Amino acid sequence: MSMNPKSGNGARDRLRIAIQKSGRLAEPARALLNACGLSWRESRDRLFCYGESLPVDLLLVRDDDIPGLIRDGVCDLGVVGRNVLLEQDIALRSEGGTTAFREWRALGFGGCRLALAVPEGWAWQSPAQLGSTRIATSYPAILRQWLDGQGIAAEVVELSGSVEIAPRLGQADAICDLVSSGATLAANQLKPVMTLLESEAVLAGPAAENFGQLWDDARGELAELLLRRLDGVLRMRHSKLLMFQASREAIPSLLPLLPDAEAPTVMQVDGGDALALQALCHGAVTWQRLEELKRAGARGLLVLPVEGMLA
Ligand SMILES: Nc1ncnc2c1ncn2[C@@H]1O[C@H](COP(=O)(O)OP(=O)(O)OP(=O)(O)O)[C@@H](O)[C@H]1O
Ligand SMILES: O=P(O)(O)OC[C@H]1O[C@H](OP(=O)(O)OP(=O)(O)O)[C@H](O)[C@@H]1O
Ligand SMILES: [Mg+2]
Repeated sequence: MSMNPKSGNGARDRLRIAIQKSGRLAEPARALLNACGLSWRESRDRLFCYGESLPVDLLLVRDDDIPGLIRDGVCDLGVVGRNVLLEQDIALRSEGGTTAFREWRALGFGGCRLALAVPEGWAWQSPAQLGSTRIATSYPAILRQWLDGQGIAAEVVELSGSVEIAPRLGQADAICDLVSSGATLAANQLKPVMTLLESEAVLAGPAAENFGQLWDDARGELAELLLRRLDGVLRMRHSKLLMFQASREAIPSLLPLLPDAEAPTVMQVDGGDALALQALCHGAVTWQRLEELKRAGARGLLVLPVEGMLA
């Protein structure tokens, strides 16, 4: 298939997004696209979902296949871990290919890191200790690039899973794998010593400056629309709308408790001295903060979730 999606699959008037069929990123990816106003008619085989609210369809696949589907123009966009995207990008380029895809947005879920870990008994000092060792990993391209950058000659042992057990089985001396809580490392008497990559789920697409360069059919505008909505959702993800009443005199002590709020709206309450305030807070609205506001004179505090914002 062609490397260029513009010529790869011909013109299409529907945008096609690949997400994980099952696994860690499957539900959050759907929920995020849902929050952008997309909905689908489920097909019986559940591998293809036809977009109903907009001409944006979903393809449900293994996450490892997503970069290749984008490169071949089978899919226009995808939701995949940065770790998978980078691994395949480096592997492609090391085979002489050019960069075929890029990260269009970081999505704020699926956080983890790709870390080097060694047996707990090792007295770790520096990466130079890895010289002449065998390192087991499912990310051989990222690891190889890092080792080369450090000038370390180590053997990379590629495994597709259960990497943490390799040192105990005598297959490797150290490992390089994804870590989130660290529980798997600890259970295998390993300790993390270096982070090679901070990862999270990303919106991946073909490498280009803008969507207009990629598609001259309806997909360009659909992708722009989706990105605008996505930015609104991501921006508002941790935001809350705070509403309360207070007397006019309490305002100077209340405002310093709202440093992360966009200019609060202040309204006169009919027939009294009280004011009603409405503030969009971008930081965490904790119980402690609500209690402080109450002590400073806020009454009838209401915290409301914000689903999106169009600036
Ligand atoms: N603790 C974790 N371990 C592994 N991946 C994690 C973790 N936390 C977040 N992730 C992210 O979730 C992505 C998908 O993880 P998952 O375990 O579902 O993949 P998988 O088993 O390769 O799934 P598939 O069946 O689609 O191939 C990872 O590539 C990574 O970006
Ligand atoms: O730091 P932790 O929270 O323990 O998470 C890290 C572990 O999670 C993943 O494995 P997963 O459970 O997906 O198993 P698999 O990769 O073998 O399918 C990853 O490959 C690590 O082994
Ligand atoms: Mg996978």
